[in-house]
Amino acid sequence: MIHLENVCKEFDTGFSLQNITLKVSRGEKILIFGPNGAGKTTFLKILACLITPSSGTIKIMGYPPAMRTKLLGSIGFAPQSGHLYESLTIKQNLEFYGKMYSIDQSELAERIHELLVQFNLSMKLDSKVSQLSKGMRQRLLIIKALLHKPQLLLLDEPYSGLDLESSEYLSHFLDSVEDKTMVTATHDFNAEIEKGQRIIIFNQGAIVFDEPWQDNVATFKDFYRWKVGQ
Ligand SMILES: Nc1ncnc2c1ncn2[C@@H]1O[C@H](COP(=O)(O)OP(=O)(O)OP(=O)(O)O)[C@@H](O)[C@H]1O
Repeated sequence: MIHLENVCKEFDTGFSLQNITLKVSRGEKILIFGPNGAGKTTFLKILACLITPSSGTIKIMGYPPAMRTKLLGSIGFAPQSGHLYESLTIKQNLEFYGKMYSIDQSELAERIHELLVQFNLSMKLDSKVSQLSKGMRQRLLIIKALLHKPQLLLLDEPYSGLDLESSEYLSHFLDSVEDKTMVTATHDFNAEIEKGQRIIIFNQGAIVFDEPWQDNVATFKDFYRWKVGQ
């Protein structure tokens, strides 16, 4: 599904993502951890074909990112913020993105309804994005990422800003998703790790750990601290 070899990304600020090499199989669910500024978002944006690496080789579903038009219908990216039209309503935003993904009109209406009910946002259908709370925006970004039923779901701190109920709902929802490959960047140590779960830790632009977590889940936080020197 994903194959990266020696991928680097240098910014003029001095940060660089260094020699990222990994493979992700279809259906894998991966959690990405790392301190602020470690490169998690940059990594996700590279997978979402939103950033071009400075060097290295990438294949996503068999295609290089240069063929992003072939890939975009299969990738859903929920960023930390942005990517929404503030002066448009939820309905208008989702209709816009639905058209962009060429979803049939009647299917789109049904899909929007279904996702808004699932994520408890139906009552805000006609509210402008600018009037939504942070948690509601977060849920809308996830709905937007799911709208076109992508095979690859990329989530950048999806739990940030969610209240307990929304957070528990999202966690159950993501656990129940079986047909997608998921890569989730998070700072939430408690809620999500399961034994056997593949975890990648970034530190200063490099991958410092990439393995299934086989130990006791409670020990992960200490292991993480040791790995990133915090
Ligand atoms: N467009 C850009 N131009 C220049 N530097 C950038 C750009 N985007 C990110 N950076 C820098 O790259 C580094 C990694 O940022 P990134 O957002 O990937 O980190 P992160 O691990 O997602 O952090 P956080 O946990 O705070 O979200 C940071 O030093 C950031 O300032």
